Amino acid sequence: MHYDQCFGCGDVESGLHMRTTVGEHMVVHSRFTVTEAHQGAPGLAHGGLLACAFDEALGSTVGNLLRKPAVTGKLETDFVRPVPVGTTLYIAARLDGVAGRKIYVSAEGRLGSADGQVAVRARALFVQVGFEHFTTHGYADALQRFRSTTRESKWDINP
Ligand SMILES: CCCCCCCC/C=C\CCCCCCCC(=O)SCCNC(=O)CCNC(=O)[C@H](O)C(C)(C)COP(=O)(O)OP(=O)(O)OC[C@H]1O[C@@H](n2cnc3c(N)ncnc32)[C@H](O)[C@@H]1OP(=O)(O)O
Repeated sequence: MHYDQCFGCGDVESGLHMRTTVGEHMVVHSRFTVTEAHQGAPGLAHGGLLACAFDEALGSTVGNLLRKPAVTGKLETDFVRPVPVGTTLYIAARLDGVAGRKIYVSAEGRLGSADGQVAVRARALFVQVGFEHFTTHGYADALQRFRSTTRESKWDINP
């Protein structure tokens, strides 16, 4: 379940335009192509944008595999190789465990292909929330906005 105005996966012009697929062994695959709009140093991706891409990939993993509303409580990233403009990062994410409302996920991003060199690793704790989280803290009509723009039906399960 998602939202077309989401910076990570929505249709906003300046967004990341990420798409997610659930593959074998419950691994969730996402791709993020670094453009000139994502630069930090000349010709290189900004680390914060990469962290955002992993927040999206990991949040989508929670959404795809558990189908429960949850928000990021903690996100850790290891930047192990620079990611040049024009590179597509292939992100593979996994659900590591669930303890009550706490959901643990991790991912690694590889340069240029699914078996390329690892450039970024990330781990996150998502916390399951009720729908009132969105209506209380976000827009009061958040649920209608989710429903009217969701692209859940476009998610591919085990293609
Ligand atoms: C029709 C509607 C459907 C909606 C469905 C949506 C599905 C989504 C699907 C697809 C997603 C796509 C991708 C999205 C990607 C982007 C996601 C984001 O960017 S989310 C925005 C950024 N994050 C926030 O804004 C959170 C702000 N923080 C909070 O609201 C609260 O702090 C919250 C909810 C995280 C926790 O607050 P508490 O009061 O509910 O719960 P407490 O008791 O504090 O925590 C619960 C447990 O979690 C641990 N915890 C919480 N935060 C922690 C932290 N930072 N580090 C370690 N542990 C933490 C606590 O210690 C506690 O653990 P113990 O149960 O006691 O063992």
